[in-house]
Order: sequence, then C-alpha cells, then structure tokens
Amino acid sequence: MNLFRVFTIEAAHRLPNVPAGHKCARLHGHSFRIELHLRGTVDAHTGWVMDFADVRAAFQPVYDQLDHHYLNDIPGLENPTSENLARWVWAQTHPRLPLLHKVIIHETCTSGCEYQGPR
Ligand SMILES: Nc1nc2c(c(=O)[nH]1)N=C([C@H](O)[C@H](O)COP(=O)(O)OP(=O)(O)OP(=O)(O)O)CN2
Ligand SMILES: [Zn+2]
Repeated sequence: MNLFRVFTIEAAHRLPNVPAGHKCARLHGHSFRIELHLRGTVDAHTGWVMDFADVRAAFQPVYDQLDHHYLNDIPGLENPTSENLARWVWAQTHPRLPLLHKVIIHETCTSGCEYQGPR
C-alpha cells in the first residue's frame, strides 16, 4: 500500500549555475509543494500503514529547516534546483521515515520532479 502526505513550504532561492542572463539566477521565491510517498503493509488492527500524524511529526524538523528560509543558505542546498531539493529532502527524511518510497517536488504549478532515492 502506498500513502502520501503533502506539505507546502514558502522559500526563496536563486540558481547560481544557470547560464548568464537566465531569469533563475535572480532571487525569487516559490510555494514549493513537497509530497512524501511511503510504501508499507496495512496493519490488521489499526487499518493503516502509518498514522498520517506520525508522518507529519517525523517530517517537522526537515520542514522547519526549509519553510520561510533562503534555500541557498542551507548546507547541501547551495544550488537549490528541484532535483537537488528532492535529493536533499530524501537524505534528511529517509532516516526518520524508513518507509519513504518517493519524494515529489512541485516547484511551480507546472514544473517539478520525482525522486525514488539512490539506486
Ligand atoms: N530542471 C530544472 N529546471 C529548472 C529549475 C529546476 O529546479 N530544475 N528551476 C528553475 C527556476 O527555479 C524557476 O523558478 C522555475 O522554472 P519555470 O518552470 O520555468 O518557471 P515559470 O513559472 O517562470 O514558468 P513559465 O511557465 O515559463 O512561466 C528553472 N528551470
Ligand atoms: Zn525557482
């Protein structure tokens, strides 16, 4: 069974390695949507894989590092593309949520990426 929990963070960033003149070199912000997807078995008694509240609690320290921050200042996010943010979220979250199966980042309504961990 797969379950998911969606978080929204407000954050600023700029992309330092884009070609000269690229709009994303300038400071700007997004309402990033972060989806955490977990995969596990449904417990016969509780009827769930994991309490959604426990997913939220496990992610809270990671969320707090991102929300209303300048992403470029965060160690490991000096080049905060969606792809690098997905890898960073995975690295921070997987030790706290071993059932983590996939991280999806929506940078805008129309752009984002999906990461299933190192393979
Ligand atoms: N592969 C990636 N490409 C781009 C990333 C990224 O993280 N990975 N990031 C950006 C910018 O940060 C930008 O803010 C988002 O880009 P874009 O989808 O072009 O945003 P717009 O809302 O301006 O898109 P339009 O539909 O063209 O208005 C760029 N590329
Ligand atoms: Zn951006």
